Amino acid sequence: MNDQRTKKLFTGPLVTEALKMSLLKLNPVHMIKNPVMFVVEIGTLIVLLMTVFPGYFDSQDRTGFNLAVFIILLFTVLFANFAEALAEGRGKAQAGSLKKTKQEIMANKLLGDSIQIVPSTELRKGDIVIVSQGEMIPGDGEVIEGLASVDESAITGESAPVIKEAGGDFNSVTGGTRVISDRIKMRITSEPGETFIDRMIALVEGAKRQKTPNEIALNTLLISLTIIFLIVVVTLGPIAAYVGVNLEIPVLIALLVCLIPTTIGGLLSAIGIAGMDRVTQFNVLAMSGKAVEAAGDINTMILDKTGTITFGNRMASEINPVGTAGADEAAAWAAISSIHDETPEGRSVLEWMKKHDKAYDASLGEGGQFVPFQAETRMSGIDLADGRLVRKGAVEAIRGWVLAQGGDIPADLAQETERIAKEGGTPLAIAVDQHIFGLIYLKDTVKPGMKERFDQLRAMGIKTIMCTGDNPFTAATIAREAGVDDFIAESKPEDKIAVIRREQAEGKLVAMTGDGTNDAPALAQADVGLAMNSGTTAAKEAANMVDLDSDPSKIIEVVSIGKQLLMTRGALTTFSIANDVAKYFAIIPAMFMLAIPQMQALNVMQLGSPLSAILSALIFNAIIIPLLIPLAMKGVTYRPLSAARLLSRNLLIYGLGGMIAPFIGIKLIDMMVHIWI
Ligand SMILES: Nc1ncnc2c1ncn2[C@@H]1O[C@H](COP(=O)(O)OP(=O)(O)OP(=O)(O)O)[C@@H](O)[C@H]1O
Ligand SMILES: [K+]
Ligand SMILES: [Mg+2]
Repeated sequence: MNDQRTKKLFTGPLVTEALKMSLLKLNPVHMIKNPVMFVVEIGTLIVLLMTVFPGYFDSQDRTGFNLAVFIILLFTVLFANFAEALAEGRGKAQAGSLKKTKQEIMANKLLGDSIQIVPSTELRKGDIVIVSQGEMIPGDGEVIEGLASVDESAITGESAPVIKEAGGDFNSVTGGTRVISDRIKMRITSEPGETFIDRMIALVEGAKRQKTPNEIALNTLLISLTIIFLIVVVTLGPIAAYVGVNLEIPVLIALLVCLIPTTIGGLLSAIGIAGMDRVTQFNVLAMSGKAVEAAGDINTMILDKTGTITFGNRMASEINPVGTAGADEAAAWAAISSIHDETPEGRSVLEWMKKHDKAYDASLGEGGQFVPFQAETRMSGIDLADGRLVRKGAVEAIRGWVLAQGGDIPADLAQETERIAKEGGTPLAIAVDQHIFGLIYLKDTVKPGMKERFDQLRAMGIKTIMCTGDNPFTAATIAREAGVDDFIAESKPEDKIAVIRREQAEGKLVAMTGDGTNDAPALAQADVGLAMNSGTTAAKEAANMVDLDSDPSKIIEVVSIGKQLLMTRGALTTFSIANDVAKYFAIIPAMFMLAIPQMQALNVMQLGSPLSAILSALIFNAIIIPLLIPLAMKGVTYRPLSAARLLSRNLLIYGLGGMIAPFIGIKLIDMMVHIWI
């Protein structure tokens, strides 16, 4: 689907379909949703009636002129419909390619000890299925046993396989992707019709598109302007008649259409749809247009350390004794504490043992009670059958646990911990009852290019805060290496929410990226929550955006697109309203010259004739819509600048440009139109 995403703005089939849709959208039931263009449509109908039944309206015989006005008005409406249809069409094309991945898959459902082959559509939440090498994953779910490499290119467009494994933050799998090695047991987590791909299709098809708050506010402004101009124009006729000037209805309608904000009114919906579309092109799924818009206003960004700023596969690289413990003894207890620890950290300890040919008595774990890792306690381990308690975990957590039992802390623990942490590693202490035996050195690397990206964010005026469960030394090292503005160490899940709430209470909009189940509450609390596709189902469900490439720094692109969306809307509104000035100078003098030919002095723009002046203004008003479609769809160019500088820059380009362009445009059109009139 990636080739679909990068396709050009206007392709043959897309344009044909959009042309057809522009006609269908003339249906008043649809038009009324866009009040500005609805007013234009009504005007079009009135002029049509006057053209077809000229005598009935007792107007002068201007059938040719009226016909021309009718045609231009009709095209004005069609152009607006075309813009919207084109934007929608691009979304539908994406949905089409997604639907291809959503085929019927046969699943090996586990029923007790036997396997039953059922179609994927019959799978329900909670069902357990086995997927082996070469098979498609029949639905969204979590790996509960085993490890496999999975080809997710159907949804991410990324061909490199990803490892999915039970436990930890890499256990979620998506229906429609393929297992390319090994075999997993998984639990289905979504009902039919509610899978990730189903939701993606609904989203890109725009089925659930709702107007965003900013869009509603702008719409209200546009409607108010339309009503004001409607009143002005409707009262103008009688007032002019009172002083003996006869203004004709088609001329008044032309005036009205030129004055109401048709440019932005016609492009507004396309701008919104295209904004969502651009996010999708970056392989990010936004669950609502509102989220994309909020991204444009973000002040603060909260990032998880492990897996977000770093690669996140924390691997044991050293196991060292502390105090009086021996090296083998420390390693053995590290291994025993990890026997049932399915997290990448836990498994890496056992791998380290194998790699270094270290032996340990695994039978010690038999009959013991496994204590899974919890972000809350920051420990994991096992309660042995003989009563001994084995733990590994964050050094502070283990210290507290040992002291609570009346144990002693080895003298060299602090120094050794600091060494590991200052190198950016994560130290895990190993303890049995009240004795600390050693330290595991978990290594992780900062993703490349992070510093540049955080610099960009700073230029946009966005503050970055790294939140980690790790100790302050590790946090400080990684924070420095990655170049974040601030960090919070030893944070528990509720601390992340607290930071977000604190920022929000100051009136700031907060974005957060994360992948773990413990990130889910914070992802939900944030204004923009970007979950990694590699993350857990809980994280993806709580977030309002999912990055299919699992690249948390993608939040920068999302923010740029959000800003671009807001700016595009603002720029085109400014342009649309600034346009009015020139149209005043073209149309109002023409109207009065038509009634009182002696008022030739009013013709400041030196237009050919009153009728050609009106038609020229109307033609300019119509063709500016298709001319701006590329800008509406691609968005105005965004540069990381402060809000104030962006505003003044845009006012200059779109405000001044919007005032000057129509003078030139109308003059040029008039020169051509005047040849006939
Ligand atoms: N399997 C494990 N067993 C014991 N302790 C662990 C395990 N995994 C992590 N820890 C400890 O718990 C701390 C918190 O881990 P967690 O993954 O919850 O961090 P976090 O809040 O997600 O932040 P980040 O992922 O950015 O480090 C880690 O810094 C580490 O000290
Ligand atoms: K207009
Ligand atoms: Mg984490």
